[in-house]
Amino acid sequence: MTKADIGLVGLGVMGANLALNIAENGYTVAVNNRSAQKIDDFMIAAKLEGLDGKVMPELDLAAFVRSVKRPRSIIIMVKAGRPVDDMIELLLPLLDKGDAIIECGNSLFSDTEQRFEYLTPKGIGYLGVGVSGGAEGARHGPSIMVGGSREQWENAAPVLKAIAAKFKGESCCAWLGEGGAGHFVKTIHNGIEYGDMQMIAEVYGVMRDGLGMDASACADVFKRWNEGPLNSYLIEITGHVLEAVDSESGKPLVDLILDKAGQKGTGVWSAIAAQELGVPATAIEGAVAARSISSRKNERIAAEGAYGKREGAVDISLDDLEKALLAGKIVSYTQGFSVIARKSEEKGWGLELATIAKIWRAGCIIRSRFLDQMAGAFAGDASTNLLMVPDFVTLMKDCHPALRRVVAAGALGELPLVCLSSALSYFDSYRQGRGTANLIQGQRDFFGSHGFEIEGRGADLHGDWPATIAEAAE
Ligand SMILES: NC(=O)C1=CN([C@@H]2O[C@H](COP(=O)(O)OP(=O)(O)OC[C@H]3O[C@@H](n4cnc5c(N)ncnc54)[C@H](OP(=O)(O)O)[C@@H]3O)[C@@H](O)[C@H]2O)C=CC1
Ligand SMILES: O=C(CO)[C@H](O)[C@H](O)COP(=O)(O)O
Repeated sequence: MTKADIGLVGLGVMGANLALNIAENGYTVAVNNRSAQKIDDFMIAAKLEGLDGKVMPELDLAAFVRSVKRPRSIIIMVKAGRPVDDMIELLLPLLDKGDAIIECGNSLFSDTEQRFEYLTPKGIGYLGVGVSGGAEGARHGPSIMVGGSREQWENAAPVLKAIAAKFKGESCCAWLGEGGAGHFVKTIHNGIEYGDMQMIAEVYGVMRDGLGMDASACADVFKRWNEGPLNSYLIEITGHVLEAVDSESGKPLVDLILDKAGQKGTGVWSAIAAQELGVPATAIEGAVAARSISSRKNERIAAEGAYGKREGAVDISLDDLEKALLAGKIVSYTQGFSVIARKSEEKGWGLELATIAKIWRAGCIIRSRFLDQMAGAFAGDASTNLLMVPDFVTLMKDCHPALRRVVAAGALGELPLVCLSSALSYFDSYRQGRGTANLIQGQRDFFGSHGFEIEGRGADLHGDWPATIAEAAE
């Protein structure tokens, strides 16, 4: 019997599309799914696309594994977390030494590292791979962030590079580093995605509630912006989401969708990673917090009752909103890349920021014109903080006054701008040669003898503070 070049288990949104993508690229792919219905649905889709000759469906997991060429490469594309571990346990007795698992879900990087440690002594290779691009990307070319051993990467590279998106002919798939590097980078990609989406939503809020624009007028603005420096997948789909009309009511669909954002974990993981590393990532943190606030709909309604409903127009131009979004994005990407750089130092991954920016230029959810500029900036100096790259200094100088006006208008107009205002505060803190932490150091020393530094006099100095508050008050 002919054997498949590769196996894929998990025919959900991503797995089914990845399998079709693999088949379209000339590889024979064996497929399996826990529930039979998804296999049937998948085969109908494969037939419709004329790809059924390249796919081998197997409901029985053992038969599925046997149908793949040895040494086997098995892609797991199931729900992240426990299902991945369960699937590994099911596969383990069916695999032979030298076979490899390529796990492509949104896994926590430390889980990936544990799975790697668990499988390596058993002679099973393991790659932790971040895939971005949603259903369309998975089908026609996602961005693929690979972590794990170089040897395993070399085995998997031909298929992964072939199915990835291409930017000017270059594959948007790269081996980034050992262990959990691929999944860590994918996590921060998603954190940046959260920031982009939240800042877009905040700007939409200013248009809707502060400028009185309807969904269709907002859609036109996003479409126009997509022709300029903000050109990106998320700006493009925002235009489409805003112009969609609900067929039942004839109203803009966006006006009917409940204002509660879901989240599956990668944004929170990004914020935790940033905090643990001591790298400020206020835009990502703000975006995660904003989703959490959004989910508390009943509390928000009650608070609106207590404080009164905001109303009235704000005085801000669409040009300022466009530039504010650009400035916020620059800050957010600066923070995201700084988190990646710091984690790479800690783990000794040797991550190349230019490579990461390059493989995000096409296929993934955060793809944008802007990333090509960033790839260029990082190629010039791997340790660069984007806010200090001359091209970005020029851009920020041009855009931050607009961000300031938008945040000020939002504050006075009672419009929430959690992410944009966090980005602005970060920028203002970052560029402030003399900050206010001297006072914090004084307070810390006052109550806990934690010490402070005075230039020219040394560190770990102490103030001659009164011993008690009562004494201080005398
Ligand atoms: N959707 C997206 O845009 C993206 C998703 N991802 C990530 O890819 C992964 C898959 O996502 P997606 O395709 O959207 O998910 P779906 O919800 O569409 O599909 C989930 C798949 O996981 C399987 N599954 C769930 N639990 C188990 C289990 N315990 N044992 C075996 N199989 C199980 C399901 O099988 P069954 O049919 O039997 O329920 C199904 O095939 C996730 O990690 C997700 O975070 C990554 C990038 C983008
Ligand atoms: O990885 C993705 C895109 O890159 C997924 O779409 C992910 O599910 C998005 O995260 P969340 O569901 O938390 O919004």
